[in-house]
Amino acid sequence: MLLCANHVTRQLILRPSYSGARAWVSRRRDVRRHYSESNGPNIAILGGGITGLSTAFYLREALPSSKITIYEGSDRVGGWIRSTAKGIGSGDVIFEHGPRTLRPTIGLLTPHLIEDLGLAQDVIATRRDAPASTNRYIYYPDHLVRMPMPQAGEGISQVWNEPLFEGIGSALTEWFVSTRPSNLQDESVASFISRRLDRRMADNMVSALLHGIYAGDVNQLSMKSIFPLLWYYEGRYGSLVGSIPSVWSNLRSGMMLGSAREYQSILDRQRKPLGSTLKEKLSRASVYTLKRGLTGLVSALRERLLSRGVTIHENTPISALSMDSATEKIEYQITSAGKSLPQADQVISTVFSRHLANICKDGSGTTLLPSFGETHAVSVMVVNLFFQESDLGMPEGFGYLIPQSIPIDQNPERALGVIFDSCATSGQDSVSGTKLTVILGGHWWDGWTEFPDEEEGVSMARAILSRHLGLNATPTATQATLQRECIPQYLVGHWSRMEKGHQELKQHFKGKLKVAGSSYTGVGVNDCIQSARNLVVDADELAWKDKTGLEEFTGDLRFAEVYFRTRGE
Ligand SMILES: C=Cc1c2[nH]c(c1C)Cc1[nH]c(c(CCC(=O)O)c1C)Cc1[nH]c(c(C)c1CCC(=O)O)Cc1[nH]c(c(C)c1C=C)C2
Repeated sequence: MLLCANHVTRQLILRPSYSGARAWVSRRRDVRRHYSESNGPNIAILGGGITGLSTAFYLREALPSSKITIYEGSDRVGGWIRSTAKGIGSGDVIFEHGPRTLRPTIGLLTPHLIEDLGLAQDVIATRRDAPASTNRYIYYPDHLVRMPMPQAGEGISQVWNEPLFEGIGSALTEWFVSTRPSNLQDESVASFISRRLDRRMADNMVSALLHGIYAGDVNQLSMKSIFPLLWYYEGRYGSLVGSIPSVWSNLRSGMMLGSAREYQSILDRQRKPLGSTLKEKLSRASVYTLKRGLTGLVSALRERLLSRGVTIHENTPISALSMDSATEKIEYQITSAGKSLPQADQVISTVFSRHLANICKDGSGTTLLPSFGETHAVSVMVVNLFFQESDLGMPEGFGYLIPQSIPIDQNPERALGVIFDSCATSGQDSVSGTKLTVILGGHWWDGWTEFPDEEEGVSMARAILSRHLGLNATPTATQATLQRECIPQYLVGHWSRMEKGHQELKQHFKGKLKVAGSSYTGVGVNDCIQSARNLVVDADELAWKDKTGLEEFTGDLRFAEVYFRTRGE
């Protein structure tokens, strides 16, 4: 996926010619408007996180006459995106309590959104050749190991000498490993890597990578949902190495398979190229953020929506949701008041899918959406620390990840990784010093009912920094935030559960209840924005009325042919 995404940014043409993507495009030709200009639908959006806000943003464009209301259960919008400024002396330092950077290569839509909201000037980009991009570390077994950068042609000697890379030689024999049985519908990432390559690679490198994205367990996360292209290649060519000739030949003709999910964002980008300010900033960037943190995106979205007539109700958790079978309108209730709200023609849920399952029940209290009731999400503690000293003797780089193979007695704090923020997002703070983030918990805390408090979180983080980096200085400012159930986990079987969820939504809500967000098609900020756009892309067409948002899970995996070079170039 990442490989595709890297090329997607350079692509010039996207040809929708692969399996479902082609079918989807031809369907779009049959455009019939189903809402008149004066009589727009009444649409309720559950959840005011980044998915809910961006859904409202794209809906407002697609259906200008619709009445859009966002219901957010907490006292603020933004979900787990939250940045705060800590005053230090005459300046301040930005602490991110959740996501902190965005990748321009994955989220093609996000830069456009940022530009549309007038935030281009606020973008701080980290260049691809900066130490924060080139120096990524994994802690194994008792020291930081820098990940070799293939494009620099380096790392061969390191690969032989570091225990972290044990098992990598299995790539040489992968071609001879028999392909998976035809009845195997999904398996864990660890099981796939062990079967095709070597268990040690799963426990070490891959588990670290998954900590950095899902804070999740390599033994439970789904190969089909997380690495769909590799899953597809094994099925199609019998082995990963066996797919190389085809991938190579595609690359030579300037094409590669990309995620069909990104299809709409690529079309949008072709229709309206980025302006020069942002294009220039992002052309050589590996990641970017905003001057005052990612909350800047949330605030700008909120302001824009309010100015365009979208109603936002904070402190308004929805406690029950059902469909009136006679009128096919959706009825919903607020927890606190227990009172009913106006009926909606369409409801778009962007809240955690298990929460949705809990509020959609029949008369006997049984959920109508059992497939969503099974979704698991991990909790993490994000500990921000700021040290006045600029040189604490730490390596320059993005930070490091801690693999699952580190025994728990060497990682009693159950840390997942450390981000060197002052290097990774340099230029954000108005005072000099060193800013770090330690992330604790994730799957290590599965089943826990009690978590460390803020003070304990900070001392655990300091213990890790002392043990791993020899850093014993006293921080000037700290903040620890427990983010409960913040990252949904796509566990083995996610694909088929989502397919069933699609059927359940159809059966009980006839498509009048739709879903988007991190519970379904990707846990990153970019994924959430993309899921919002994909959900509303055909909002003015007749077929939209019946769409659930989970259509991509029906049938086989879908990819699109992404052309990053025109023929003859
Ligand atoms: C705050 C903790 C988070 C952890 N994972 C995520 C968050 C918000 C979600 C996430 N992180 C990354 C991705 C991949 C694609 C993307 O959208 O950027 C997702 C969905 C990658 C990533 N991981 C870390 C950073 C700073 C980034 C972004 C950019 C980059 O790759 O340079 C660091 C990190 N995140 C987590 C841990 C434990 C960790 C440790 C170093 C969990």
